[in-house]
Amino acid sequence: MNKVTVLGAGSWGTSLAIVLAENGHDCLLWSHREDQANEINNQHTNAKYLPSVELSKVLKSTHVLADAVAHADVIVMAVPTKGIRETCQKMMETLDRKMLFVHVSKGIEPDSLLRISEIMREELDEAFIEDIVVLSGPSHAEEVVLQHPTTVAAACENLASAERVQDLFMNQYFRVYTNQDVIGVEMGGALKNVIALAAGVTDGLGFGDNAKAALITRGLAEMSRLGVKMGAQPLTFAGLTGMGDLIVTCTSVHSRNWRAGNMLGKGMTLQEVLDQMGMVVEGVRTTKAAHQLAEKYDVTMPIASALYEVLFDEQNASDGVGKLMQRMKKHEMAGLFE
Ligand SMILES: NC(=O)C1=CN([C@@H]2O[C@H](COP(=O)(O)OP(=O)(O)OC[C@H]3O[C@@H](n4cnc5c(N)ncnc54)[C@H](O)[C@@H]3O)[C@@H](O)[C@H]2O)C=CC1
Ligand SMILES: O=C(CO)COP(=O)(O)O
Repeated sequence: MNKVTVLGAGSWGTSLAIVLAENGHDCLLWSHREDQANEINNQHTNAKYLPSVELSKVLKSTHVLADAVAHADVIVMAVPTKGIRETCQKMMETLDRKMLFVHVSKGIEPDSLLRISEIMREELDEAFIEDIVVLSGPSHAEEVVLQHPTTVAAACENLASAERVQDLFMNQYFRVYTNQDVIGVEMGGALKNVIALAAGVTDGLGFGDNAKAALITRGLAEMSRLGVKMGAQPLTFAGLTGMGDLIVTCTSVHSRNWRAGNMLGKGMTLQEVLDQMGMVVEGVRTTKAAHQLAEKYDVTMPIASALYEVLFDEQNASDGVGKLMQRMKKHEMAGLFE
């Protein structure tokens, strides 16, 4: 039995805390909102993030970060990318020993262009980091709480740490593979949200499955192109955290990124969409980061660029698709890894 704290009581943090608690670990879920921690402890619900789900009664929650940190040998970071830096800074006020950190967030910080593990290493004192492991893959919270079969990868350069996380989470419905390509796993998880937003847009515009298959396939090409330039292994993008997550996020009604894109395609403004969602849509900020990364690494990312213009430059979505279709002629495999 391990003592694990999950930071972030959104849909994913809550689902993973249940997996850990039901695996027999002493698991505590931290919410930055007292009312939410009380709801989880007393009503055994988290109605805003997992509506109609009755949470396991073994799940305990606190809103006191110092208590959450003091409880743990392992800390799972499940706050949205935007909150990672701030949460690490707050944690530094109470950390007093080495911990194994796991992060499950899927984004890239605009401007700094850092991956989540890099942000964490910037904010947390090295003396307190045993290791940082990324847990990622095709895994909608809504299905994990129903114990539907789900597969993910735990990635760390140090295989022993990845295996430790594999052992923590693995059970009969949650299968965890190990991987040592941290850059590939983090980039796949972040960039698939950009492509899923675009897939939602084409669905919202009323285009069909041909368009979606094109986005998934050509999306994977540009994700891999950037990832490899940044040091990732190309084959990682063919795995669970690349193609796997791309498929689930572009095709599932559970995906907030796909749903947000769908509303944009139907004509809503970005602000209207975000107001209506009420949950994190990571692909919006990551589109900005991808746009900046494409320039920095001199990599062609047509889908990310077209989406950037729709999100931030008032480009009409339909015209954006038209521009993508009218790009100059190409060989399919040309510049796959520039
Ligand atoms: N929901 C899912 O099925 C999956 C989500 N993820 C990733 O997990 C991360 C978290 O996503 P969700 O749980 O889905 O988000 P969510 O929108 O369901 O919940 C976010 C939670 O974080 C809290 N929060 C927001 N800002 C915060 C801050 N600055 N400090 C502390 N807490 C803060 C919110 O109050 C809320 O409890 C994202 O990066 C997402 O891409 C990964 C795999 C699956
Ligand atoms: O990452 C996810 C599934 O693997 C969740 O995707 P959304 O954030 O689009 O809901």
